Amino acid sequence: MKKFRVNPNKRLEDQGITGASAVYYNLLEPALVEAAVKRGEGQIGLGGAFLASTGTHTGRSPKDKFVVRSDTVENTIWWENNAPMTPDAFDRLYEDMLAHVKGRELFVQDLYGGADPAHRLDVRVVTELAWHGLFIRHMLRRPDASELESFAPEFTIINCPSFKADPARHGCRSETVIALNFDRKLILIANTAYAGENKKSVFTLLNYLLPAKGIMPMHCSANHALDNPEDAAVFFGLSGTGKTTLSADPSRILIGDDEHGWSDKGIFNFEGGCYAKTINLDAEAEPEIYATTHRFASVVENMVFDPDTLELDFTDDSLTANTRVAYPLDAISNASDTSLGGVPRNIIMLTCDAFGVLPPIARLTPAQAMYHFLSGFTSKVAGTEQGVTEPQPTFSTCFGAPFMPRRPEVYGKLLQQKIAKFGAECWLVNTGWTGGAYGSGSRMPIKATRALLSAALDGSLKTAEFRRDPNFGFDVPVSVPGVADVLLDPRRTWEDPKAYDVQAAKLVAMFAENFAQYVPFIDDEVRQAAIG
Ligand SMILES: Nc1ncnc2c1ncn2[C@@H]1O[C@H](COP(=O)(O)OP(=O)(O)O)[C@@H](O)[C@H]1O
Ligand SMILES: C=C(OP(=O)(O)O)C(=O)O
Ligand SMILES: [Mn+2]
Repeated sequence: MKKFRVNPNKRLEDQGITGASAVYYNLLEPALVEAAVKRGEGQIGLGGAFLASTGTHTGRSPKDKFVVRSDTVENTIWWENNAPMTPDAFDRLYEDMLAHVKGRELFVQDLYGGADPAHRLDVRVVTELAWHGLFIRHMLRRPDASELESFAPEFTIINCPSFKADPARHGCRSETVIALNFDRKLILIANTAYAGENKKSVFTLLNYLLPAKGIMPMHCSANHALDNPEDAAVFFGLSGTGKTTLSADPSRILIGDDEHGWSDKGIFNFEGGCYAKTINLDAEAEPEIYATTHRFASVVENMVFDPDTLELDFTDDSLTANTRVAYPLDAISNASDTSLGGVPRNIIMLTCDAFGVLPPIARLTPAQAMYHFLSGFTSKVAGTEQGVTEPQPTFSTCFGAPFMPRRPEVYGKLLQQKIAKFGAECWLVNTGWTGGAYGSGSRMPIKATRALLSAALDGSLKTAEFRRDPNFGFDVPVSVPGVADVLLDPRRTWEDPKAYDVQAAKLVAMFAENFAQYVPFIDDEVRQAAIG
């Protein structure tokens, strides 16, 4: 007997969305590809991937993201980091978007955010674009047909790229808007077709909801040892620091590449797919990710291709440096089939230091880990945010400030408690510049980063000889097999060591200045670990 692919009591009309010319519920991948092609949203590429381009918005628009300010969230949202919108402005936006979608086709995907059934969020994603439905179906977790019949969405996202917001009427900044309303349990996205907004919206929701349940939400990738899910590692990092690249390690099992939760049972992926950058992707260095760009129904975003041969150009950044491919986790042969792991034995904090000051790896005490987690020093790389065209040093607290609705110390305290309870080893890894700052030095060789991570994760690095870094006070290994000794001492990689000292002193001062905001919220141990 054919099963319904939607809960008959939860059709869009029940949610107040009426007048669409057609509503397609929970189409499978082939039907979504077909619909996207038929609607002229893009075309099929080699191997059956769907090739989409997003026009003016090829990265996230963090400045256009808003949270509706009301009594219920007044004391829980970090307003200095989340732009407020009034409930009335949101309601007008909602009403205008509902009027706009009348007569249009809509695609509905009912999905889970969270691989642990005890902590997952049931989200309904309503999209104007069929390929956005395909994208989010890859990225989140797909209920089976029987689960769909009783699926009750807790939050709904409505994403309508053809709708232009009006700042005067909708209380936003431009025609583009991403508005979160925790009272109405609704997210509205307009005037951007960048697919990443969909997944990062769900992440923002979970970052709000899970701390209330004692779960630490993390902007990190994760993997575990072959044959041992209890030997898990997480890799925190802002966009471009290497979460996706470094978690896809052929000698380990991939749990996920971007968003995870840490409960007392262990870690769980929020998602069911990956969203990898394809710029300069090397088929030999990353064969599995490369293969997904030629896989049926993968979503290839903003890549330039030859119109005659459909050959993808991995080096072409003329649309954006943020070219992407989205695919379900099972496209990767060494991916976990549960998306779960034990409590992390190793916590890696990835930073992309464009100043070329930080060492390629350092061991952190729990207090130092807290200091670096709250600081979140890194560089924004070209492309993932609108307007960023070269590495831009930044302090992005929790290694993901744009996605954190609560105050940083909420996440900091949770992480601190979990590290104290379970005793993870913590490491800071610089995947950014060596031999000088951006412009004179070069990006850290991936091979070296991988060798250092292998040594950290297999436990061999613990017994290495360490030196104390004079600027930051953490311990840095002196020698690691497979890595040139000189690379481990950034000062020696600079042509002019004095220039290194000047740059290091500047960076220390930047850290100290930035950290002042957290001093009232930390304990003595972290205060002692603070530098400067
Ligand atoms: N040492 C390094 N470690 C990790 N990534 C590196 C390194 N050097 C260069 N890269 C490049 O930096 C980018 C990291 O991006 P990605 O793994 O997608 O990061 P994230 O998932 O954190 O956004 C990739 O394009 C990768 O090839
Ligand atoms: C999708 C994103 O994440 P990341 O670059 O970390 O993969 C993003 O920041 O838009
Ligand atoms: Mn990534």
